[in-house]
Amino acid sequence: MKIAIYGQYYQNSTEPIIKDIFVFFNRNNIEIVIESHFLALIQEKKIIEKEYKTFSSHSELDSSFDMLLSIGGDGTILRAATLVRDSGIPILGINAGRLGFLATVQKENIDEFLQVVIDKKYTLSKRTLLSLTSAPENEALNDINFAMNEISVSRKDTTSMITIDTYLNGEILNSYWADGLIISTPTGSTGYSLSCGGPILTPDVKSLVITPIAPHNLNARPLVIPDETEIMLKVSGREENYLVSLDSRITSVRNESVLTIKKTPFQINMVEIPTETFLKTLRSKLLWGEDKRN
Ligand SMILES: NC(=O)c1ccc[n+]([C@@H]2O[C@H](COP(=O)([O-])OP(=O)(O)OC[C@H]3O[C@@H](n4cnc5c(N)ncnc54)[C@H](O)[C@@H]3O)[C@@H](O)[C@H]2O)c1
Ligand SMILES: Nc1ncnc2c1ncn2[C@@H]1O[C@H](COP(=O)(O)OP(=O)(O)OP(=O)(O)O)[C@@H](O)[C@H]1O
Repeated sequence: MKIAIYGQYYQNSTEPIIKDIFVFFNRNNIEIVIESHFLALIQEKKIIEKEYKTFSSHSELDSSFDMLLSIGGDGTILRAATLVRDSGIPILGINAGRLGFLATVQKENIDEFLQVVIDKKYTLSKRTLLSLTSAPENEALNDINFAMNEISVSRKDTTSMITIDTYLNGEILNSYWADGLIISTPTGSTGYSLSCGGPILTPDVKSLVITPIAPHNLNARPLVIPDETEIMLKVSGREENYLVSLDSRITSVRNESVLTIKKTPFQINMVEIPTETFLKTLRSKLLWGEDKRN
């Protein structure tokens, strides 16, 4: 078995996590390949002495890899998705972060979960992604042109709202007058979209959510649409530019550009451990069922 390891940060809490993982994998003769920046961080702290192979870009993650282990929070998993891209390599998140909604393995019982991995007793949860094209073309969108959580447009350098003309498969839906608009995947439905009043979708649902950010048309509500829909946006406002985000990445786009958002032809495989299901995560991390009165 060959496993890629990726992380973005080093903190004191990283040491026991790294040690647990490396001891477990070395004991079980698993080949480890570490992302070069992350390896430099942990070597600097002298946590590991052995020499390890490294990778530094998505092009080095080929079909010989069985899995990518992401050590961090949700932001780290979103970055990990930009490394595996359309390779199909499953991602398993070890939560060294704060909420870690997408990172299923808690740092307290790493051994137990890694045993499930090497025994191949996990399932894959296929995640829908969104891609964006802009006319005229925007160079910043050429390289990593997909999002696992959401694509959003929002106002830039102003408190003034923007107007977002929105078309679904060529038919006008609405002109939102708002701070912005979020097009969310089922995975992203527990992120930014949820904070703006959007519904939660289970990850396997074949839908997308369109959620306005603070709309001044008070009757505009989050809308669930089929994930085959082609969404077209045209933004206008007082400033010349507005912001477009794809998960944690952001770029500036000129007004009147035409943005087209579609489902990507590939999906990201997230590793799901039988005891750590999406429904359990809703209860444990979004505190469903917690009520001080009972
Ligand atoms: N007001 C908001 O809720 C808000 C605003 C901006 C971005 N976000 C989310 O943050 C993501 C980018 O992450 P970042 O690390 O760069 O920003 P960040 O550091 O501001 O973290 C945002 C928070 O959102 C949580 N989060 C991210 N994806 C999630 C998901 N699918 N389900 C549940 N929680 C999730 C993270 O755990 C983190 O606590 C965006 O894709 C967006 O979904 C949320
Ligand atoms: N490898 C790591 N070791 C220790 N702590 C980490 C590591 N990676 C991330 N963290 C901690 O988690 C925080 C958040 O990490 P990250 O950016 O991956 O997630 P996030 O998007 O903020 O989501 P979350 O709220 O789930 O942590 C970091 O600021 C850091 O405190």
